[in-house]
Amino acid sequence: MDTPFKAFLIDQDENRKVVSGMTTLDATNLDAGEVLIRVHYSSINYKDALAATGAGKIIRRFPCVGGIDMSGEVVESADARFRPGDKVIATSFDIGVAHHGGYAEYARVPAGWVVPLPEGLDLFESMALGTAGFTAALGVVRMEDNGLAPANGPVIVTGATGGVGGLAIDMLARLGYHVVALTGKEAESDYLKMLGAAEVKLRNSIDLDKVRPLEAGQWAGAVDNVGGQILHWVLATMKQAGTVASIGNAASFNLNTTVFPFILRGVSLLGIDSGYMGFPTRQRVWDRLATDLKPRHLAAVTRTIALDELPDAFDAYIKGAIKGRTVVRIGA
Ligand SMILES: CCC(=O)SCCNC(=O)CCNC(=O)[C@H](O)C(C)(C)COP(=O)(O)OP(=O)(O)OC[C@H]1O[C@@H](n2cnc3c(N)ncnc32)[C@H](O)[C@@H]1OP(=O)(O)O
Ligand SMILES: NC(=O)c1ccc[n+]([C@@H]2O[C@H](COP(=O)([O-])OP(=O)(O)OC[C@H]3O[C@@H](n4cnc5c(N)ncnc54)[C@H](O)[C@@H]3O)[C@@H](O)[C@H]2O)c1
Repeated sequence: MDTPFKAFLIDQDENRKVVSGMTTLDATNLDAGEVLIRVHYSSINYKDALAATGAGKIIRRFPCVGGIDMSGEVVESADARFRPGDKVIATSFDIGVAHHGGYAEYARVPAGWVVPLPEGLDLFESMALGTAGFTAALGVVRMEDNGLAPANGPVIVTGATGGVGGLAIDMLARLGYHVVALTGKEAESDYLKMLGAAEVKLRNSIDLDKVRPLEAGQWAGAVDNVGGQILHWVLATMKQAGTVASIGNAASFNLNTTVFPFILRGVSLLGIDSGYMGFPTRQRVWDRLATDLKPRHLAAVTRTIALDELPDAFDAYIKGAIKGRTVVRIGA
């Protein structure tokens, strides 16, 4: 690994403003870790866009190669669990936040952050899923563990056209749930139905300023990617013993609500953190992503860009103008 390699680096200027762009690194720039990976693919998540643009306080060590996801082949390993040539996935923990991430041709990471590629997924598919797919699946698994089943009633997915949202719709529909997609993008109704939504509900059909503490109960489950007033409305419209997976903050990180859904309907609000999920659960979720949760429309939700195209790719995420998933082709 003596040759210089391309990377997308996020740094701060002298005024502590976030600056980012393509650069060239070499082996001396790699972070500590037991496993050296030749990265084949990465992906773009909302968090990557917050990090690269500085729109969110994501990076905790400057400079940092962006990209919270990577898949590729092991080049060297000082850990007996991995050998050169093994196909692996590495996401979460400090990757792309406080440890050089997946937007580079090479990355060195601790072995504990690496998951063997499960049978049933290839390296491209694993990044079409990426943290978005892992988190959607984790949300489904956590809701199931809390008693959610298709017979309980409909499941609503907010931020439906995004990466987590679209993949959650696909997974839930595959499992037999009646899925309702909540979106502000009427023009994407056919797309959401193609993914498996039984119904598409438009955000402007809800008067978010006039939500009562409890509204008629409609949903047995909910995957919330947006937070704020929408999460308040979701909580107020849950059925008895309903389960909400709180995943995102695309609209707001605030939550102004009441205790009534919890104490009068027994609603559970589950916090979903993909970042620090330990190995047994991490492996279990990836195994399900490769089997019964594997989205049926993964190719249809995914576009691919080259590493050099990254600098222009993030703004659309910040503007909420993105649909589906973006895979970044690196060394494949
Ligand atoms: C894929 C996962 C996702 O997409 S999650 C969604 C994207 N993430 C975000 O939007 C969060 C962005 N972060 C922020 O806005 C800020 O860091 C927030 C959370 C508001 C805290 O900022 P601030 O009030 O300035 O305080 P701080 O940075 O000193 O942190 C306070 C204590 O909290 C901790 N903290 C911070 N970030 C994380 C994190 N990601 N996971 C776990 N802990 C975190 C800090 O270490 C700090 O704790 P301590 O005081 O050092 O003990
Ligand atoms: N908890 C976790 O571990 C975890 C993991 C992955 C993603 N997330 C979070 O989940 C959310 C979705 O992530 P993603 O990668 O799918 O993002 P994305 O950019 O692909 O999708 C975001 C979705 O939210 C919608 N949206 C944006 N602004 C909105 C607004 N103001 N009101 C309503 N909807 C709005 C967009 O139209 C889009 O449908 C993000 O907030 C992300 O930070 C959390």
